[in-house]
Amino acid sequence: MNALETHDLGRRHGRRWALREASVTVPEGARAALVGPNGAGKSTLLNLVSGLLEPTTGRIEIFGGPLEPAAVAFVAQDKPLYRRWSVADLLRFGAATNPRWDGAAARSLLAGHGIGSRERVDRLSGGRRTLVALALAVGKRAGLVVLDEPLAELDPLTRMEVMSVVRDLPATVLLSSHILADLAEVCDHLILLGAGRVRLCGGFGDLLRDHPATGLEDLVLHYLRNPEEAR
Ligand SMILES: Nc1ncnc2c1ncn2[C@@H]1O[C@H](COP(=O)(O)OP(=O)(O)OP(=O)(O)O)[C@@H](O)[C@H]1O
Repeated sequence: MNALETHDLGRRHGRRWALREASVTVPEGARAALVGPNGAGKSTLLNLVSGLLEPTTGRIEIFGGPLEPAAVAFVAQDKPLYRRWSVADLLRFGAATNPRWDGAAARSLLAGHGIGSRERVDRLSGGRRTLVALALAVGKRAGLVVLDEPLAELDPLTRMEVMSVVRDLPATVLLSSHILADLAEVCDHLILLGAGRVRLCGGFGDLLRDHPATGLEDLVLHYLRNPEEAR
């Protein structure tokens, strides 16, 4: 089954299309990398899939059904957790607002990374705030976890820490980033956007079989330089 399917999805702001005729699939269990130049429409696609934006055209299916907020956890680019709250406050909030809440799994992820429940969220580094957001996604038992540039502004070791959590999440993952080397380590599926349109979508293995590229970075750079070759 596919965790995500979009059909001719589009979003217009005024007269300008941020995303147009976007049909993508992400199989259940995939680690899907969403890449593309600045302004390509990545955040727009992620916000639509998370239900934070209404589509202008098209539709979204999550695990074969309509978009269901409980099935999707969104980790936004600016990680807008309630900053004055402690980690324990966030866990209580998660328990109160999610009927399927798994507090033990969330606490175990936090403990594994040395994040105490008394710590205040606004005093955590960006990387640790991302880990807290991922722990909340695990607690929510979301089937699809969507991350908008989780690696931006993180140092290399923290990026590795975040990506190792992403690799092990018990969910399908869709994440955007410009850091292709980190994506190549963990991801197995690629969605490439350019100028608001889907240029490529598929499993790495299939995409690389059809192309002489040596890896994800090579493949993405090729299509960014030669957009007319993509569909
Ligand atoms: N609320 C909005 N109003 C008007 N235009 C918007 C709005 N949101 C996005 N856009 C435009 O839609 C296009 C796609 O934006 P989006 O943020 O989805 O791109 P992106 O691929 O995430 O870019 P980046 O890598 O820089 O974060 C851009 O041209 C952007 O200026």
